[in-house]
Amino acid sequence: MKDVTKQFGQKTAVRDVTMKIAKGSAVALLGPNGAGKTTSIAMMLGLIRPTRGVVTLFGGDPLASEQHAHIGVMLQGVSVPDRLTVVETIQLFRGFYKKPLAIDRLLTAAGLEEDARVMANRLSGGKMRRLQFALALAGNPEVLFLDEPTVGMDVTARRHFWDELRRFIASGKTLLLTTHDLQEADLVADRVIVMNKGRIIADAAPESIKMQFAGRQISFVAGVHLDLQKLTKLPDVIEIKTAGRQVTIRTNNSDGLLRTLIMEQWEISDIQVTGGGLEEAFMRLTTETEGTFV
Ligand SMILES: Nc1ncnc2c1ncn2[C@@H]1O[C@H](COP(=O)(O)OP(=O)(O)OP(=O)(O)O)[C@@H](O)[C@H]1O
Repeated sequence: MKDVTKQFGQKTAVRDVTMKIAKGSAVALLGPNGAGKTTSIAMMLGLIRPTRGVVTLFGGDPLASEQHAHIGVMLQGVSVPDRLTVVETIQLFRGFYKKPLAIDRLLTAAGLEEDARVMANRLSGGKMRRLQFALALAGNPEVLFLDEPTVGMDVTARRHFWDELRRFIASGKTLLLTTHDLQEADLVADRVIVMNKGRIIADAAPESIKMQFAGRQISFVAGVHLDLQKLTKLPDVIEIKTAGRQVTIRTNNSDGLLRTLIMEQWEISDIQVTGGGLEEAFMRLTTETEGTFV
């Protein structure tokens, strides 16, 4: 996408967005509701046209049908054809492609082996999502576009789904997904793009986003005489949270702060140092920061 803006009447859904997704990368497109993620994907697929700017897919027009043989797509709110079983639906989609994946492989990828003969439109929400994943994989695509794929899936189905996705990425293929499951996004993505109000506000490896925005946490149990006011004044302390005697400090210099706490013989025990997660970084980025990190 190059300098892409999309307006729906007065509403600007995507504002001056530029991003290039390289072959073999696994990108998580994150952002709060209404950030412009689905609109961006729809433009990448040629389903809607940008108001301004240029979108290309495999270097060409996203609408060109030859591009579609190499992509798999899972969108939100899409239904499947009526009066077909799960296996018939998958067969139908396999028929659209020159070199489809084997039916058994697709049933396994979706974890729907036992539901093969069930009518597709009777599936539960989570299983319907799994069927749509099988349909996205049917043509053995080079690129997968998945818009909130795990909505409705239970814990086991999610785990199976992320395992399948990791296998897909490990084979050198390209993934672009949107999700609100930040823990999992962190595990599969090698690049995270965060959108807010139609703009890209961060674009980096998950590690560097976490480092920059989540920082680190030192937590410990405070002794009865520990002076919290004095603790707030120590260098490198960004924020302190307490729950009873349990204290958690957010810091960008955990080594330095830990050294200070020990050298100055602060009354603390059960010390733990942890890295902040993507969720914390995401919250900070989308609610607190005005600037961008690209
Ligand atoms: N067809 C449309 N007509 C008018 N406004 C639209 C249309 N499609 C999207 N919008 C608006 O554009 C903005 C971006 O929507 P979009 O669906 O891209 O967000 P999103 O990041 O995918 O959100 P979510 O996480 O809720 O799926 C929202 O304010 C939405 O209401």
